[in-house]
Amino acid sequence: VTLAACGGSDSGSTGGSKSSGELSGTVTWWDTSTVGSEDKVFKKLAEGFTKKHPKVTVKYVNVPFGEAQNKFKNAAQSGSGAPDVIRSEVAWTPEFADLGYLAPLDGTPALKNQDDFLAQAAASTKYNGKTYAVPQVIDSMGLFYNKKIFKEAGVEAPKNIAELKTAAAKIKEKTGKTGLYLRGDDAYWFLSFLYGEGGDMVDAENKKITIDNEAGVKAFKTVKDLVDSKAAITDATNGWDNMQAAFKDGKVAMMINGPWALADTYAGKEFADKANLGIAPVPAGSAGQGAPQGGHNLAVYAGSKNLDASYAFAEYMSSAESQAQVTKELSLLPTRQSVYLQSEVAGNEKVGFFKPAVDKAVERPWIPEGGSLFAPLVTEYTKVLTGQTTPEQGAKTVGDGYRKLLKDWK
Ligand SMILES: C[C@H]1O[C@H](O[C@H]2[C@H](O)[C@@H](O)[C@@H](O[C@H]3[C@H](O)[C@@H](O)[C@@H](O[C@H]4[C@H](O)[C@@H](O)[C@@H](O)O[C@@H]4CO)O[C@@H]3CO)O[C@@H]2CO)[C@H](O)[C@H](O)[C@@H]1N[C@H]1C[C@@H](CO)[C@H](O)[C@@H](O)[C@@H]1O
Repeated sequence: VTLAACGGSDSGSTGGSKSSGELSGTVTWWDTSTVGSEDKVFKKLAEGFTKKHPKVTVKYVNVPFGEAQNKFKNAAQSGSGAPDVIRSEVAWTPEFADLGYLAPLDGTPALKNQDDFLAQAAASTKYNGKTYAVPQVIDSMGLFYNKKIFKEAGVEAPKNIAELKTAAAKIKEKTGKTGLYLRGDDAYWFLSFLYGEGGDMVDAENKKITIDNEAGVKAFKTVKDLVDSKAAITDATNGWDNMQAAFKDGKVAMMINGPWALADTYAGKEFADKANLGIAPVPAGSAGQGAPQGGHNLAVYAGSKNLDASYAFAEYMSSAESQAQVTKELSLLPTRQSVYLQSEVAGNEKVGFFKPAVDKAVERPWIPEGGSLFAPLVTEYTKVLTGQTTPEQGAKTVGDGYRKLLKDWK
């Protein structure tokens, strides 16, 4: 029996808010935002819900991004401990929906003004003709750079891999610092290079595995060369902390990252003067330029005992007003067209950079297995970067892993 059936049956039970129409009861929300930079903004926003609905208690729980997906699946499967609302990363959403763990939102207050959502942000909330979440933030990646180091070395933001290597060599020669920190323990950081060679993980439309085609092998060669040529440094583990530390301390001139890194980056001594941070499109490869699309949605657990308050909470947290507040405090990207038109958002320099990057970001397949493509990829990506396997062998191993995951795909 899928949970959705159970969820539907007891939605009118205790904790609901049938009688007076006034919402009541508790809404537990699992937030995955970064502790120490993003979480306090989202917690404050969530607690603001009770100002509008005094009889509702919001229980804010921060669950680390790396743990939340499985924690939610386990809780939903066992039928105990799942939150009413979860911050569901774009790739988790189709998977949770396919498992029946999410309440369809069609026809509920959660989807008020749904036409205002960016099409590419809404795409990851749709599954089998229904809508299972509301988009909260959308993101892509850019080349973050330290303007002071660039000036000292006399370099400009590189537009392609060749310019990236030239700039890195000049930075090394003139300042002794390394050009790029390339995160090596998270395959999301490989995608811009894969797209740059005209490759992709899969071709979902034609149910084909493409990671091990010529473009895929070329992308692995490109990233390996960046490290071997000393244009970039990398780590096999603890990549986020090492990348942020290296960039914030001015040990490297560049890193590839997204809007979610801004709050933490600005806390670094090199960027106490925010003007010292430059952001450019990720360098193009031999076949073109492209960065991945990421982001997070808000989804309602199918077994929630308080669906009405949960629908209202999801709508409130992704409302134009809430999104404008989050952009103001964290420079994260809204998912509503109308919010980009607000003067304060339109004047936000980092939004001004990332919105065009999002508009041309390479969309991923919103299939239940979409998120599972990263684990097999990161293993080989890290091994290629650290010389433990060749680009050819690495690509082939990932392709074989994908063919096991996506049975009838070629
Ligand atoms: C491996 C994972 O592969 C995929 O994830 C992709 C993801 O699909 C890509 O989109 C991309 O995500 C961007 C993201 O879009 C971007 O916004 C940002 O997120 C910020 C937040 O902004 C910031 O607020 C804060 O939250 O912090 C967030 C993170 O910084 O950066 C993300 C990229 O980091 O890249 C992900 C790959 O990392 C799978 O989906 C799984 O997640 C899988 N992990 C599972 C693995 C299981 C055991 O195998 C383990 O048991 C399970 O529990 C683990 O879940």
